Amino acid sequence: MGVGKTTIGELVAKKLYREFIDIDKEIEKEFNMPIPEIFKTFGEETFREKEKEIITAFSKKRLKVISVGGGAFGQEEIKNICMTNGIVFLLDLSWDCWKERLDLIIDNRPVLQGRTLEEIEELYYQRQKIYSTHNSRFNTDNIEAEEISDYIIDTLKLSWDIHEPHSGKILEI
Ligand SMILES: Nc1ncnc2c1ncn2[C@@H]1O[C@H](COP(=O)(O)OP(=O)(O)OP(=O)(O)O)[C@@H](O)[C@H]1O
Ligand SMILES: O=C(O)C1=C[C@@H](O)[C@@H](O)[C@H](O)C1
Ligand SMILES: [Mg+2]
Repeated sequence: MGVGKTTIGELVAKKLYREFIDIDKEIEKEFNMPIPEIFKTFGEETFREKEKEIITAFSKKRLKVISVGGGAFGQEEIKNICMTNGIVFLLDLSWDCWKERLDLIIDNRPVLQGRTLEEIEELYYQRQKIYSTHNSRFNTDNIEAEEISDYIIDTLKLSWDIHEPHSGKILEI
């Protein structure tokens, strides 16, 4: 959560001339309200159902860069859908770097609200398990978003050259 998926996903999409989809923004459009309000009005369970529904729908579309929400991989079905239909990049950030970012993100992340720093740290480590499924991982500690987006593109191009030279298939993300 708050690692930079939206920021970096948008950069990757722009550089690859692909459409960028932010699942949180799509959920907000459906409910016509910001995420903290969705949590307050309908509860987290309803948010998670909608999250699954929207990711399932978008996963069937090709040639897109999709940023999912920080808790999406908590649902096994979402994990499977993403791994089957896409190439999944995990953006990682150490606890020491992430805790420095909390002030910046807490207002829009209801999952963090009302918790002590110790509880947030516990959540951070619990979540490591749900993020262990992916195709490629980047540690983003002290690295600019631009640079991370370039790494991702380089990885995609490398994989494209190795697996499907000249097919363009790797861009089906
Ligand atoms: N590489 C980076 N270095 C420093 N700050 C960053 C970096 N990437 C993103 N940020 C900042 O961190 C905050 C969270 O970024 P962003 O919204 O992209 O995260 P996210 O992973 O999409 O979050 P969520 O899980 O809630 O969807 C933003 O204020 C953004 O500017
Ligand atoms: O990590 C989480 O559980 C969340 C992250 C955000 O992207 C949003 O999807 C929402 O605030 C929940
Ligand atoms: Mg985001």
